[in-house]
Amino acid sequence: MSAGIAVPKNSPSKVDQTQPKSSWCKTMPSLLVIDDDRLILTLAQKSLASIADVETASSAAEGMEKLKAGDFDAVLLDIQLPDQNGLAVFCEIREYDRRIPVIFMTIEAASNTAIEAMQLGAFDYIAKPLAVDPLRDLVEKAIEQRQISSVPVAISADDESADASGELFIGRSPAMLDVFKAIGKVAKQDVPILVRGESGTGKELVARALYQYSRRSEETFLAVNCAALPDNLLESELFGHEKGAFTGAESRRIGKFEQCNGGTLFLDEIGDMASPVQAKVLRVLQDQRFERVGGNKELKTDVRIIAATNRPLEQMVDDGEYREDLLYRLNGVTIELPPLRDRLSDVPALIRFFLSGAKREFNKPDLEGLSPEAVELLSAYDWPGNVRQLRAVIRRCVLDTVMPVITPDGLPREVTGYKGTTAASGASTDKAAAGAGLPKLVRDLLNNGSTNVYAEATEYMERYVITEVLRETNGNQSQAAEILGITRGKLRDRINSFNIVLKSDVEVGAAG
Ligand SMILES: Nc1ncnc2c1ncn2[C@@H]1O[C@H](COP(=O)(O)OP(=O)(O)OP(=O)(O)O)[C@@H](O)[C@H]1O
Repeated sequence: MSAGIAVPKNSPSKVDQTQPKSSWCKTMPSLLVIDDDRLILTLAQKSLASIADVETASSAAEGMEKLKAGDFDAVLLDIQLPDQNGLAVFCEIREYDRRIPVIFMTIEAASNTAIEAMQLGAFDYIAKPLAVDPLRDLVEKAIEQRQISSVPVAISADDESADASGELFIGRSPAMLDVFKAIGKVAKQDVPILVRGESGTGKELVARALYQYSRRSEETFLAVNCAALPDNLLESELFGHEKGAFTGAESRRIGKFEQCNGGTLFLDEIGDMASPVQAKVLRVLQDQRFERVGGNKELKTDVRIIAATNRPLEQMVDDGEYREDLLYRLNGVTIELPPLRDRLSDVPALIRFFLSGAKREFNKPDLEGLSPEAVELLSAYDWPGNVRQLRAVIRRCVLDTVMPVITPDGLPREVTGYKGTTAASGASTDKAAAGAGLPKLVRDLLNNGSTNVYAEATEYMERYVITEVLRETNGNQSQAAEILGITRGKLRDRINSFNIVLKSDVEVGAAG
C-alpha cells in the first residue's frame, strides 16, 4: 500500500518515483579523478569515499574513456597529465557534457592555466598538496551544482501526469497555473527575470524551471544567495578579485559572472546587497561589463540573470536602501508566487508529493497515508512558512509515526491548535522540549536508516540557537546577529529558511 491522502485501502498506487531536492543525497553521487600521481588517486579515494563513489584514471585517454562509459556528477582533473594537457581534456569534457562540473588540481593556486580554465567554465580549482577538508567541501559543492542544473523540473498542474524522472513543481490552483504560463512565456526570452514571493513559496524552483526551459539550458546554471555572505565577500564572489585586492586575497579569483559566461546566474535574496554591489550588478544588467575587485581591466560577460526576493524592494527604494534604477532593470519581467494560504487547494497535491517522497526516504513501507481529518486540518492551516513548512511538517510526521495512518494526533501543535485568527503565528518552541529533542531526533533518524542525519540534526540545533537568541533580544535582529557572531543577512536568511516566525508581541516561535 502506498502513501496517499485519505486513501481507502486497495486504492490505486499514487507513489511518485521522483525525489525531492533534499533527498538527492540518497543515491551516492559519482566522481571521476584523473591524475597520473597514484598518491593523489589513493588520497581522493579514501577521503571522498563517504560522499561519492570514486573512480580513478591515470591518464587523459583512460579518463575520457571512463567518463563516456559512466554517469559522473563531477570530475577532479590534474592540470598536467602525461598524455595531454589538462586544459585540452577539460575542453573535451565540456564538449561531451557541458554540465559536469570540473575541478582542477594545480601545483600553485594562482596557476594561469587554472584561471584560463575558470574563464572557460571550470567549476573551481584546488592547489596541491591536497588538504582533505577543503577538497571534500569543494567536491560536495560541485556535486550539488551538478544536481541543481540537471534535475529537470516538470511543470505540472497534476502530479500524476508529470515526468516521473524529475523534481515536480506541484500546483493546480488558478494562481499556480498563471505562474506556469508566465514561465512558459518568458523562459526562452533572454531577459532578466525577477521572481517575487514570500519565503518558501518556490522561488528557486521557478528559477530552475526558467533555466531548464531556456535557450541556455545546456550551459552553466549557478546560484548565489546574496544574503548568505558579508558585503565584501559577496562582491568578490560575484565579480572575482585580483591578487592583493584586500588582505587575504593571495591570488586572483574568478567570480560567478565570469565563470557563468554564456549561462544563467540565479541571484537569490537580491534585496540583500550593499550599495556598491548593487551598482556593479546594475552595470552588468545594462551592458554586461564589470571589473574584478581591485582590478581596472573591464571584462565582458554574457549572463542571464534570474533574481529572487521576498523583500519589499519598492519600499526599500523609498527608504533609500535600494537603487531605483536597479529595481527598474530587474522589474522588467516579474513572476509573483502567491503564498500557500492563498492557494490552499494546492495543499492535497503537495501533501501527496511530499508524503510519497518521505515514505521512500525514511523507508516506511507500511505507511498508508493521512486520515481525512488530518488532511482537513492541513488544508485549513495558514502556512506562514509556505510550501517549505508544509514539506517539513510532512517529513516530521512520517519520521515520527509508528502507525500506518497519520491522524491529527500526529500533526504538530501549530496545525492542530490553529484557530484561523492570527495571520502569522508559529509554534512556540518550548525551551526544555527543544533542548531535549535533539537526542530523540538523532535516535529516530538512525532507527529509520536516514542518510541525512548531519543536515537534519544541524538544522535542528541551528534553529534552536537562533530562536533562543532572538527571544533574548526580543526579536531585535541586529542585536541577535551581533550576539550570534553572524551577519544580519545570514541571520535573515536563516530566519527565512527555518520559517522562524517573529510574533507581533515579539515572542519568537519556530514553525515547521
Ligand atoms: N509548488 C511546489 N511543488 C513542489 N515543491 C515545492 C513547491 N514550492 C516549493 N517547493 C519546495 O519547498 C521548498 C522551498 O522552496 P524554494 O527554496 O524554491 O522557496 P523560496 O521561495 O526560494 O524560499 P526562500 O525565499 O526562503 O529562498 C523546496 O524544498 C521546494 O522544492
